[in-house]
Amino acid sequence: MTIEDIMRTSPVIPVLVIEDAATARPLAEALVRGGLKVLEVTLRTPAALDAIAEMKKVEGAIVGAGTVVSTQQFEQAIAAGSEFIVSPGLTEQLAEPIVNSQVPYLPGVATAGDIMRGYALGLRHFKFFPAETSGGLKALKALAAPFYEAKFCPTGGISEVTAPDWLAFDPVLCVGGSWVTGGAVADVEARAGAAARLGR
Ligand SMILES: O=C(O)C(=O)C[C@H](O)[C@H](O)COP(=O)(O)O
Repeated sequence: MTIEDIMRTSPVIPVLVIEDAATARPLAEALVRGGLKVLEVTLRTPAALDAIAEMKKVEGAIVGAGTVVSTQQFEQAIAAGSEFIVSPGLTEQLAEPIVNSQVPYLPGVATAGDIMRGYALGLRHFKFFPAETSGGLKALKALAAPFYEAKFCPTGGISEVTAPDWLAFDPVLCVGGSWVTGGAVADVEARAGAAARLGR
């Protein structure tokens, strides 16, 4: 799968912070049942790598690592079975080995300079982060005009209320957010279902 295939799989990528790896598999099952197959597990907790390995056991799940900020984390994420890599920003130091590995990669950008550094590495798919505080949809529209080949997954401050506006902008293939798993665990499948229908 390419990063574009992954971004086109569902309109919302749930951004997950897993404190206990034992909760990972049932959570992934609920998200996939609801219709969200692409799952981003942030490497912000000690349980994250084990959570990725657990979620990979769920049929249909496409599991990636988020908050990857070092080559060491990239290597650990791949060893745990990550199928794609997301980072909050873009540096040559981290992006080069990931691009060379051909693992689907979604680096964060917030400025024209960020996107230009990504272009120089052959990248055309970016996370727009942090989306709302970087100027929101208005800022992304202005940025996307010169970079007409670029595709985006805005993340940061997006909710089920604002997601449809982002998804209506053509270069936006999907959005990321933590709202799907923000409430009660029992509600995750229904929230995922509602998220999966956004932009359709
Ligand atoms: O760690 C990363 O690399 C991130 O993706 C940052 C945050 O997890 C997202 O910004 C989620 O943002 P909210 O939906 O606003 O909670």
